[in-house]
Amino acid sequence: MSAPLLDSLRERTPLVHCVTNLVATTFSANALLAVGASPAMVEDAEEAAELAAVAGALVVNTGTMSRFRAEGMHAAASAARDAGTPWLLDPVGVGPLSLRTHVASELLGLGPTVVRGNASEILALAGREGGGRGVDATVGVEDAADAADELARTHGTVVAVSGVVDRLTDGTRVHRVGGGHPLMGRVTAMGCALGAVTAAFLAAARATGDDPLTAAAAAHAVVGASGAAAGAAARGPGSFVPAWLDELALVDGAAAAALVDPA
Ligand SMILES: Nc1ncnc2c1ncn2[C@@H]1O[C@H](COP(=O)(O)OP(=O)(O)O)[C@@H](O)[C@H]1O
Ligand SMILES: Cc1ncsc1CCOP(=O)(O)O
Ligand SMILES: [Mg+2]
Repeated sequence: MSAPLLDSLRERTPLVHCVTNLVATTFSANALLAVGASPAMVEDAEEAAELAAVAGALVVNTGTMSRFRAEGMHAAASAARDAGTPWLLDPVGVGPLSLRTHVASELLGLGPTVVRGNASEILALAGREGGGRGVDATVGVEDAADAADELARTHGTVVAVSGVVDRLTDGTRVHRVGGGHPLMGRVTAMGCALGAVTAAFLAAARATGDDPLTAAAAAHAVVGASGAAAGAAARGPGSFVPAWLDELALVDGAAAAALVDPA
């Protein structure tokens, strides 16, 4: 499914509304442009509600939380829900920090199409001990498998857990996605960019009729394939970033789809 979805995305250049964090803003916008989408970073509550209603998809990311941003997140997610705009929750840093943990739990109640995070964040969102340290995971993807399945079933959402091998579930089916490169853990906002790209695939899937699990797996495969190619070419974290953006613009959807294991 990855080839037609990526083609559809590139043909349609979907508008992806991001309420994201201060660290990830430019990198997520560049990742969206590279993959073929059109980013808009809008966080004021009034504007966020307007945009989420008409965007192709929305991503809400809790990475730099504030009460002001929380208002924009609620407004955007509520408007997306009411308008039928697919939206993705990236619960960055949830667990060790209280305001964002509370806000993410409220956002979860607004019915995200996809929840995407690292293993510690997914464990914490499910109310379990996740052991997160700041925004980084301290446990592996498979440690969060039960929590991910439970979240997916309870909230009727797709849960994507990233790590060395990503694991995605809709509560019934499980897809694992390989590829990637260790350098992806050595640059900031890589997971945030993955969330933004996944939202772009959700927008594309509205046109192709693909389900959210298929769309999310295709996005993870495209990010994994471009990460592997960029990692092979880079000297370190600094040269990895531009190489990854280049690969994201060049990646072939059909080749990337081979990374998806629909176990
Ligand atoms: N050691 C690794 N090997 C391969 N891919 C990785 C590795 N670490 C991270 N990735 C990839 O980087 C992206 C971001 O994942 P991750 O680092 O878990 O997110 P976050 O930044 O939210 O913690 C995902 O596509 C994931 O597959
Ligand atoms: C370092 C940092 N601090 C607050 S948000 C952020 C970026 C986190 O990005 P990612 O979750 O993609 O690693
Ligand atoms: Mg993250």
